[in-house]
Amino acid sequence: MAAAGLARRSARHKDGGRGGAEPEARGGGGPGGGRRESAQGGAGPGMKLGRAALGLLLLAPLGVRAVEPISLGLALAGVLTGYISYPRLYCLFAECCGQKRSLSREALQKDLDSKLFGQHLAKKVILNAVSGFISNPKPKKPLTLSLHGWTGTGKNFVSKIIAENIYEGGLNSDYVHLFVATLHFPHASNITLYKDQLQLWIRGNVSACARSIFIFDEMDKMHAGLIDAIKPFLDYYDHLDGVSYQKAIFIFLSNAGAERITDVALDFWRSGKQREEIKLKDMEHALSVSAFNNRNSGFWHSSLIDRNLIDYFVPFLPLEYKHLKMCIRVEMQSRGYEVDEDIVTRVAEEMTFFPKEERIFSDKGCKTVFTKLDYYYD
Ligand SMILES: Nc1ncnc2c1ncn2[C@@H]1O[C@H](COP(=O)(O)OP(=O)(O)OP(=O)(O)O)[C@@H](O)[C@H]1O
Repeated sequence: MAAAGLARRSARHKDGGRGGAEPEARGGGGPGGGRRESAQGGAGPGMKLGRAALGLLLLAPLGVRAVEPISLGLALAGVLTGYISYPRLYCLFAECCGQKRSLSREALQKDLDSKLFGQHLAKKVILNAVSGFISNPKPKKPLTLSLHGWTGTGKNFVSKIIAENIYEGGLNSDYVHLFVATLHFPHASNITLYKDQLQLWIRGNVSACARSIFIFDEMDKMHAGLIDAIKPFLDYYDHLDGVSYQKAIFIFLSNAGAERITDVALDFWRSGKQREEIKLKDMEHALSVSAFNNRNSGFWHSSLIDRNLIDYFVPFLPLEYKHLKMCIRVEMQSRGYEVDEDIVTRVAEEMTFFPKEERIFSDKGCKTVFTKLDYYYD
């Protein structure tokens, strides 16, 4: 995953397993970090091109990423044999900007169907939005998705699935950038600085790779107004200072609106309807309104919302007991164990549920089921 903030690899995704900030940046600091370079010509702050050899950039096809010595050797060998002029061949050896393999709607659908539980709305919206956007050669604006829902319901997980379906490196790709509000933008007093740095970071990385992905986690902890700094990049401009942002993807993750989503899910449950009957229209508008009006949403009075620059508000429903069991089974299998239904039930029953009387939804989603499983397998 590309880095943001103080560190090159600072914001390991929750599923990436690593965490913490390292005071290092490739070619300079990102938001919250030090050195800035001109975004023009592809050298943005902390940009992944920082270590790239200029010569190779001139020789290689568009969007070649930072190179290690071995890739450089291969590339030069390629030049000598005349093959390097074929981008596809080059991209066999190094991750390239744009998708390594073209995104397959079927593969994305398969991933969502097999891995993401209890989120029929999110699945549908994300599948159509992402595959439609990627297959459009001339999008008019970048794709912006705002994912909302209770903790542990799969928002980060889905970002990971999207990233993996576009870049082989997934969240570790040099073209995928994760910002975590409390890590990268901790101090309200630095908001002006953060705005500048955020703009530079995005401009620099999009100059280097138009198909860059930016994920903003903990939007509800983002200082009000900060996100508006990126408004021009999300708008319908062909170019801004010579850079086109139209192929980029922006994903915002937030717990804001979770109560509203839960209320709808609860109403359906109480009236004996299937949750799969919940329609996007039952909540999409309410979500955008609640994000706009909630001081702690990161989108409070945001021009991103009142200018309609968020393409989709995607609700993540609270997870039920049966979904927890599905998460536990998958985890057991991924650890190489036979699924033991007795343990599955015991772990699921250790979780806490709300509302108090009915105990329908897990208050931590599928989060923590994994650590609870450790208790049974040491
Ligand atoms: N709907 C789901 N289907 C399958 N697995 C899930 C689902 N929701 C969560 N998980 C599992 O739980 C882990 C934690 O979920 P995730 O980090 O995506 O939650 P989140 O919605 O981003 O939470 P938060 O709002 O606290 O950041 C995931 O990595 C995944 O393994």
